[in-house]
Amino acid sequence: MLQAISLSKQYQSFRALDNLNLEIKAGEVFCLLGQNGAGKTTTINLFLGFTAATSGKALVNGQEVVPGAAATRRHIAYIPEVVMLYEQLSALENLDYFSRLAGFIYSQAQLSAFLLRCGLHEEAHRRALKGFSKGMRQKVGIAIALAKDASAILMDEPTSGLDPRATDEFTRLVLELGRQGKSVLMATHDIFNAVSLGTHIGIMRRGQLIHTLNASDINAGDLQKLYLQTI
Ligand SMILES: Nc1ncnc2c1ncn2[C@@H]1O[C@H](COP(=O)(O)OP(=O)(O)OP(=O)(O)O)[C@@H](O)[C@H]1O
Repeated sequence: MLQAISLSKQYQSFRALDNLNLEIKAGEVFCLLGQNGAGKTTTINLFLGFTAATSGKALVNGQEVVPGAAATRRHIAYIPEVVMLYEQLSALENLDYFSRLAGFIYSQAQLSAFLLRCGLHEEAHRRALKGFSKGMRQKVGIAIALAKDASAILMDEPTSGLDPRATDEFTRLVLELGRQGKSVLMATHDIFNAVSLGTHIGIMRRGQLIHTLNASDINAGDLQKLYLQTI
């Protein structure tokens, strides 16, 4: 579970995140919308412990995030906009390496099974990552998250630049993560995608979370209207 309690981040005189209160339970996919600079990445960075909160708390499974400390990091996986892994290593080698770092040793068959579950075809498993598309890299990134047994997955603009087919595959994969009981927090500009894969949607403006909605209560057209009125 992910929780933000009065979470704020100040850069000199600029308030990048202002008193964020948020809860993402197991099985929930929370899509955070907002213009450039609204505070989405700052929120993700605070949960990852990449930066320290000015006030308030970010909690992972009830434990406060402390920058640099490993306690909450092991429950979390991060899928950035472009998943950067070891380019010379194959998908299997990358997955094996990162699983070992997280304390898990899997057989080749188990590693392959994670990649297949994430939709990476078998012929790609032994290929070096340097030739992978953005969508293929995301599949490896999500396989790493599954292999690490992360209960929370944070994603920053994961669908930007994906073609419609890769976006569709990605959507199915995220829905599956939700069914498996993961808590997913995703920063996105894609309103249509937020409605199709989110269970909850938040709209941010200038560091504040202005609206929180159940995705089942709104369609893409109405969400777009609300978004444009809000920002
Ligand atoms: N290290 C920093 N020092 C000063 N200001 C920062 C720093 N990091 C972020 N900011 C500012 O905080 C604000 C929020 O940035 P953030 O990256 O969270 O926005 P975002 O919603 O993720 O935007 P985008 O959609 O462009 O990724 C921005 O105005 C940004 O310039």
